[in-house]
Amino acid sequence: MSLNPRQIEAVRYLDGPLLVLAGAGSGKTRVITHKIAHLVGRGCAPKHVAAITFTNKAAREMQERIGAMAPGNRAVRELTISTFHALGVRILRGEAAALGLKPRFSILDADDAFAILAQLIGSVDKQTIRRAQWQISSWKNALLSPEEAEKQATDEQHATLARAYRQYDLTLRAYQAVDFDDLIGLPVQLFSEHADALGRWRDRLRYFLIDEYQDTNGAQYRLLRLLCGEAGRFTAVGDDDQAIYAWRGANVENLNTLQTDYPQLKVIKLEQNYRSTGRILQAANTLIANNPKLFEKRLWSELGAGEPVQVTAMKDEEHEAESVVMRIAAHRIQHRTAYADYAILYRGNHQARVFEQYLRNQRIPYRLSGGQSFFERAEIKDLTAYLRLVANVDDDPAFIRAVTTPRRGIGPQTLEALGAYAGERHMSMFAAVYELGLASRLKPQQLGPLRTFCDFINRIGHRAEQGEPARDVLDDLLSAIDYRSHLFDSLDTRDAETRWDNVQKFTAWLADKAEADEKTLLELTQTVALMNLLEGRNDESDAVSLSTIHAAKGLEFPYVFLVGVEEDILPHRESVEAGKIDEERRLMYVAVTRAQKQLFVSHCLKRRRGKEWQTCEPSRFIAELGEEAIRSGAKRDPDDRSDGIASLAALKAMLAKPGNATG
Ligand SMILES: Nc1ncnc2c1ncn2[C@@H]1O[C@H](COP(=O)(O)OP(=O)(O)OP(=O)(O)O)[C@@H](O)[C@H]1O
Ligand SMILES: [Mg+2]
Repeated sequence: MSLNPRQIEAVRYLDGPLLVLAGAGSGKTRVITHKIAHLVGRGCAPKHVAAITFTNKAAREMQERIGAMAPGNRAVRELTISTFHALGVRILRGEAAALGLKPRFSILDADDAFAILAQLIGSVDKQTIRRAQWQISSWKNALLSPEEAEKQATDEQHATLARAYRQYDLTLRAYQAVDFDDLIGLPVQLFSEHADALGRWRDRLRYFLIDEYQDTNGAQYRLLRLLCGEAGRFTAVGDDDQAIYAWRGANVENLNTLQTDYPQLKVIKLEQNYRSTGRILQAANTLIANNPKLFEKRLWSELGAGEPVQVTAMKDEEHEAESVVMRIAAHRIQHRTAYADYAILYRGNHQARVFEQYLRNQRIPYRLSGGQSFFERAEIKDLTAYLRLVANVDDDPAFIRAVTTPRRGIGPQTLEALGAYAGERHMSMFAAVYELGLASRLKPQQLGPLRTFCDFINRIGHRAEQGEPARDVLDDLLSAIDYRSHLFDSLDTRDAETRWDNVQKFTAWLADKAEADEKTLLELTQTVALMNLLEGRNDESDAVSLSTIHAAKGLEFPYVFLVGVEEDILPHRESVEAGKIDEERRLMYVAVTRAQKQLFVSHCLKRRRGKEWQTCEPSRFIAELGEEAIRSGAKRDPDDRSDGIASLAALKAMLAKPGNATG
């Protein structure tokens, strides 16, 4: 658990704000982990220390590592280690009243937000609604209120969007709900308007450590600045070459802002890379040298030159997937490694499917991240709609989903009448069900099932509130709505089985988590909403990682297969057209620097687009890796390589031998 002198300096420095600016694998995250331990070791109470990570998964890992560094220190559990969004939830829960929210507000995901906007804007194409959603999100990230957005509108289109923004926010408040952007924006608003609340939180969180600082956006920076105060009690670590979230409003300029806002800022640079062997590092350095530099950085490694980066041309996608999967299977046997030592990284989610197929064929366990998360699956969203509603009966989107899934004889006309009635009286649909006036609008056979449903939700809510074990409540909920039959009646057997299996995994996970965190089922609902952000479950089993490059940020793997490295994919065609090559190059840099021992790069010579075959060019970034670090199989027939990796046919023969079976 050693540190080099610069890292030690960064860990010990507490005289003012500190920025650690350094390339990939130089131990920035390690500085944060050690600094937390250092603060606690010097007598700072854990409850006063806050660390911000980019993903929930990174937060969990950091918590575990610190737990291992300070065994027996139970107070370590009082550390705040979370994403910006999770911190936002905590602040909002504590200060809800000041913002006119219930502590049990709902958190809407992007799909819910889309549905609300679609209703507000009316029947236009999806693209228009998506653009509106994106615009509103940008306004929120720039901390612009609907009124300000309206004032700044220069043309009619903008003014219309700004009005939609206002309507959207009003709708959210009526539902006692917030969206992901609000998790940052509302705390900023709160702290700007309520000095007492800010004082309380400044007193509670006295030192901040921020990982992946280059990807914070404007609103997150404001929140940080409010909480850290003029004195700047923080350590931020980041790498401008790894800024890959500009498309979500992140702003590398925040690195410069930091120096302007905090003239006393100390900057420490780290230069030794502890992750990758020499050739991988050389390729990464050569590549990123093509970008204009914000800050001068060098990286070197003591891990030896290692294997060359291998570049391979593949006939097509199928061939690429088969070849990569076979190579992993054979490599694992030859080197006695674990599946978890391998990662397959790609630019876009849609690229995962064919790799999944071949991994399944070979019965190789894999873990998918960055794609549709577990929590975005329909069956999980059905169940969470119930939980959201139980926690907050004013959550109309959850009400609509739950009341119609499974079908219980409540039709669209009934819901429309209910919605109109509730709208006129500015109340939630749930509350309206119990209004006497509603009886004149609905027939008894329409009203009956609504009342039955709401009574049922109330009963579940009551039991959850009494602190009944989450497992019992969930089991009873599922059997009461007969969700299993709903799945098997509406889907084919295989699909239904998978989904039912997911539901059971989810309820088991919830129940375990309720126990471990000593939280009630209702408190967990907000945690679940956050899990939608970026990632899936924490799955510890030995498995190959299939991941987008974005979702692999901050991680490392001994062997990395970077696939589909072609023009129009990486760099992405839209980015090329928009002149955003630099950000794509940083993405490539992030991908290359995930590899510890060996990097395999591949590109396809042709791809199927619809019914047609298209020829593909290798990405310009391959040439930018430099000749020296590369061994290229590109010119040879990919089936007939003599570069130490067996041909596909030989691989198959080897895997077919008894005792070498995968899985
Ligand atoms: N002083 C050190 N001695 C030995 N190993 C180290 C040292 N510092 C860091 N490492 C190891 O190097 C690897 C990379 O460290 P870390 O993940 O902290 O880098 P990073 O700068 O955060 O990378 P990234 O930019 O990709 O997030 C880790 O396996 C870490 O344990
Ligand atoms: Mg890191």
